[in-house]
Formats: sequence, structure tokens, C-alpha cells
Amino acid sequence: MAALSSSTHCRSSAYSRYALSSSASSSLNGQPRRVGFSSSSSSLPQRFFPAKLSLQCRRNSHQNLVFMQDGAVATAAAQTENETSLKELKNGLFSGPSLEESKDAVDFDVSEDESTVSITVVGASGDLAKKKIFPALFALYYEGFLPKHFTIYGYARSKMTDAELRNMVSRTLTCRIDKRENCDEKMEEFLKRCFYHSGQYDSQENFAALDKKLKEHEGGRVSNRLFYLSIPPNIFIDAVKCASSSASSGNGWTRVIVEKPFGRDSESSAALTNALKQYLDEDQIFRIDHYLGKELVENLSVLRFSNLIFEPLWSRQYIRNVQLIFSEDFGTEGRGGYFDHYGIIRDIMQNHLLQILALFAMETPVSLDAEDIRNEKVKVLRSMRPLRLEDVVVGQYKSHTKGGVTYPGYTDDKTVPNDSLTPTFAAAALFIDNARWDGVPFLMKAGKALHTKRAEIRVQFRHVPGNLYNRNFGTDLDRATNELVIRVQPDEAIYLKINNKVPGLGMRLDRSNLNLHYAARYSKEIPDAYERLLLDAVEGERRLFIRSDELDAAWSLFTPLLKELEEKKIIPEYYPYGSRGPVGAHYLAARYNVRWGDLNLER
Ligand SMILES: NC(=O)C1=CN([C@@H]2O[C@H](COP(=O)(O)OP(=O)(O)OC[C@H]3O[C@@H](n4cnc5c(N)ncnc54)[C@H](OP(=O)(O)O)[C@@H]3O)[C@@H](O)[C@H]2O)C=CC1
Ligand SMILES: O=C1O[C@H](COP(=O)(O)O)[C@@H](O)[C@H](O)[C@H]1O
Repeated sequence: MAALSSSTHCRSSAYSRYALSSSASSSLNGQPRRVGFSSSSSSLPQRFFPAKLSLQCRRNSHQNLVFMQDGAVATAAAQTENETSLKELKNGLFSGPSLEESKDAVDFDVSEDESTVSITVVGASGDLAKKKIFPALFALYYEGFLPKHFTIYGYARSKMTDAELRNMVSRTLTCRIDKRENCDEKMEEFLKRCFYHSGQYDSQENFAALDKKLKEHEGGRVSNRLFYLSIPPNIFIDAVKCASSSASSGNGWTRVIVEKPFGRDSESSAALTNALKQYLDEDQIFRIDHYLGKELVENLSVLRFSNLIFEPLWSRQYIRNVQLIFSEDFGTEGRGGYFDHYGIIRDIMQNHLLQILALFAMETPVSLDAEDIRNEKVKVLRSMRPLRLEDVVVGQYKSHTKGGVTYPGYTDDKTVPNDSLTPTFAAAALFIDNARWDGVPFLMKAGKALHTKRAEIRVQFRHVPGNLYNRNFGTDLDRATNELVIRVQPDEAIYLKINNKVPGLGMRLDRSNLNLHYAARYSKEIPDAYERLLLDAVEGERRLFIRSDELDAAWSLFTPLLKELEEKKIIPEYYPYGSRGPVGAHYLAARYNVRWGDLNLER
């Protein structure tokens, strides 16, 4: 039996997050490969396990894996046996000794003491680190999801002491609305685990000094290291080179989270991937798309594949069109320098919206394993037609005064050239040329400085054939079709618009929503996307990260269009700050007999 594979899972279902992960695929530079635990906890939080099947895994004194379920314990000496036991547990077939009968299971927690995870936030002085990464790490710590031995290092060029980093970080930490108990105490404990090392991104020496400090914290345990590259893309490669050569783990895994943008087009993306692969294996690279970590995006597959009623409708036979809508009610203020080089199509469409589309449209994966899901996503992307100029409308916001307040135009930003043609808005029609989706328009719309902040998926169903109630709907039959709305943010909800009879003696029809409104249904605060993704990276779970072939396929769809827009210097349609965007988007939709669902007053 070979050593544990890189994803030997100890989980109650593919959705459980705590995995036993070997470092086999992860050590760098030909270092010996040893099995290490990606994480283990003596009291794994219940929320990742289905109510009926509460599994925990850890090592016992004999270094065997121990699965515990509702007071029952199974030990297994080898991977095969582990899997068998896990299956038995899942199927409710396992009848091992009770927890009381097995001292091993309760008395030993060797794995927690033998391994450690160090998380280095490269670019710790920056906006994303402060706004998202440190708060997400704290939330994970607070909820008990970080392993017993963990250390967080901030790394950047800015000069800072540990105390200054802690002070900076403490200003951005918040407690969950529903969990304030001991929060200050927890914050203090968390901050004690945060340290800072100042260094250049291209200095082997500086990374070697970081390595030395990490080793001191690791105290001889199996060291697992996660580097989060929260830096501008032009320095990704320098940082990866130095981190891999001078600060990778010698005996555990080393993983690198890479932030977007992953290039500007097919060529630059391929160049970035090739450069990264000089220093890292593909399975060490975690390309983050934080939209994949959003609760309702993750729920998409659950909705489709665990409800009988949706999947049979999920095709050209019943669906007229699908809309993926992203809008923000603020401009690019403060990020103009970055944004002008990329524009809205690269910033939102090519990644966030396309990823949602792929999850929405993919065939049923063989399993919930990362590779099975990513295989299906790639198939969808490769079945799509590259975008043509005529299928796209681009816009740019201009200054607008409302209620005595003047909102700046895009080019009013000092970091943006006055004659910039960079789109801050785009609408596009995409098509998937496969049996399921042939002819169904997938419309995308993304914009900055619009009237609202929102991200949603709208699925518009076909007309009811031979509808007995047609005359009750008036002339606009489109208004009577069903629409499923998955509101990703804000105020998460999934609702289905249906027709019903208004109570009374007459026969008047009404439109109503069957509504799963998360705030009303669940009292628990929804975790930020970065929490889920950071936890997955610590556990070696790749399902929500982008594989290189997905990335290639995504760029192939957009690169010809992006080149044409730039070469032909297409002038964007200007729209006032705070408006609903260019009217061209309506004409584009109308060409495919589509009406944007977000413009209906009833929404
Ligand atoms: N901010 C956000 O909301 C989002 C950001 N991202 C991506 O995340 C990454 C980080 O974003 P963000 O935190 O906003 O970036 P910042 O511009 O804040 O940069 C992060 C840190 O990198 C260092 N840095 C900045 N510019 C340079 C440079 N030219 N050369 C060397 N070092 C530099 C600075 O640290 P120091 O000077 O101390 O070394 C800075 O604090 C980027 O790739 C971005 O595209 C993705 C999604 C959203
Ligand atoms: O990746 C990006 O996402 C944000 C929007 O993220 P959200 O989670 O706040 O919806 C966007 O503002 C930014 O331009 C883009 O780079």
C-alpha cells in the first residue's frame, strides 16, 4: 500500500472539510515527502457534518486513523481499511466498540502535536490583507477551525514590528453578530499568534530569514506552510521563487494561494502558469476566485443535484435564458491604477461570473471530489463559443450630480488617463454549444458605479404550452413565466416566481415568490467567502480553486474579444454614475428575446 495519497479524506461526506492530507504531493525541491496531517482537531466543529453523521478523525497512539461517529469508534490501520470503515460509517453499518470502550480514541491526540501550519500573508500591509485575509483567519480561529499549532506571519516591505502588525490587524477584526462570547479574549489570543517579518519580495535572503523564524515557531514538528500572495501580479513570480527556494517546508506540505488577476489574456496567463510551474506543482497552486467561496455559489450544486425538482428542468427544454448579474454602487475610486489595466470584463466577467456559469451549467460530476467537479467545469467552458464583438456592449461611467452631491466620473480618478476607454460596464451574450444548452442565451452584465450593489443569477423559464390561463395574464406573456432567482448578495435568498390565484371568488392571478430568505431561515451569520477558501487551502481541498486548464479555457473565450476591443479602440457607451447602465444592454438582450430580470419592479 502506497503512502496516503494527497487527498486521503477523513470526512463524513465530500462536503466535510477536515481532511487527512498527505504532504506527498506538496514538498518542494525534491525534499523527502512525508505524510502529514493537513489539519486535525480533537473537537471538530459540528457544522461540517450532517446531523446524523458526526465524524471526527485523528490519530491514536498506534498512529492508526480513528473515525468517531456518535459515540462509536472505528480504527483502521491502512488507507483501504480507513475507507472501508468510513463507508460503513456513512452507510450506518459500522458497529464498532463504543467510545467508552476505546481509550485510544479519547486519550490520544498525537497528530495535533506533531504537525503545525504556518500561514504567511505576503503583502500583509495591503488592502486585501487588512480587509479580508486577517479577519477571515480570525473568524476561523474563533470558530475553532484552525489547527492547534498554527502561526500567522505578515510579510511585506513596510517596516513594522510584531506589535504594529497586531495593532493594524486588530483594527479590522470583528466578532460574528451571533457570537460575541469571549470575543475580546479570543482576539487577544489570536493576535499573539500573529507575527511580522519585513522583506523584499525578490530577496532569497529575506525569505530565508522568514524560514528561520517559522522554524522557531514550528518547534521541530511536521511543518505545513501556506503562503497567501496578496500582492500585485507583477511580483507574483519573484515571491513564489523566493518562497519556494528559501522558505518552503522541508517535511510537510507547501501551498501557495494566488490572487487574481491570473494574467490579462491567454498568452500572459499561460506565461504566468508556466513561470509558477517552475517552482510549484499544479497541486500546490491555489488560484483563488472568491466568488466560489460565497455561500450561495456553493449552494448551487446542492440546489441542482440534491433536489429532484430542479435538475429535470435544467436544460434548453425548459430554460429560456440565464442571467448572471453583478453590480456595484461605487466606482473604482482608489483602485483606478489597477482597474484601468484590466477593465470590468477581466475583473468580473472572465472569472467570477464565468465560474458561476460553469457551475450552473455543468453536467453532474462523477463525485464531489475536486477533480471531478473541475473536469465538468472545463467541459462546459470548452463547449462555449468565444465571444464576438457584436455580442457585447461596453460602457464607462461619467460624473453625475444628484441631490447636490457630485459623483466622479471614471476618468476623474488621477490614476486613470483622461482618454481611457477601459470599460467599467459590460453586458454580453454567451452560448454553450452542447446538447443541454444549445441555443440558450447566457447573459452576463457587470458594472461599477450603478444604482445598486447586487450579484444574482436569474433563470427564466419557458412559457407554459397551451396555458389555460393565458387570458388572465394580459398581453405580456413573458411576465407570467417562472423565474428562479439566486441572490448571491446582499441579503442572500433563493426564490421562485410562480403564478397563483388571488384568494376570493373571482379568478385573478398573481405573481408570488416561494422564498428561501436566508436571514429569516437561519440565525447564523454567513461566513465570508475568504474564510471558506482559506480553510479549504489549509485542508488541501481544491474544489473551489481554479485549475490551470479551466483558466486556459476561460481566457480562450474572452481573449479574442478583449484584443478586438483594444485594437479597434471601441468607445464605451457613457452612463451616469448611479444609473442602471447603458441602454445598449437592453438592445443586446432584446436581440435574444430577453428582458433583464433585475429591471422588473417586482424583482
Ligand atoms: N483589494 C481587493 O479588494 C482585491 C484585491 N485582489 C488582488 O489581491 C492582491 C492584493 O491586493 P491589494 O491588497 O489591494 O493590493 P495592494 O496594492 O494594497 O498591495 C499589497 C501590498 O503589496 C505591496 N506592493 C504594492 N505595490 C507594489 C509594487 N509595485 N511593488 C512591490 N510591492 C508592492 C505593498 O506592500 P509593501 O509596500 O509593504 O511591500 C502593499 O501593501 C492583488 O493581486 C489584487 O489584484 C483581488 C480581489 C480584490
Ligand atoms: O474581485 C473583485 O471583486 C470585488 C467584488 O467582490 P465582492 O465580494 O465585494 O462582491 C470587486 O469590487 C473588485 O473590483 C474585483 O477585483
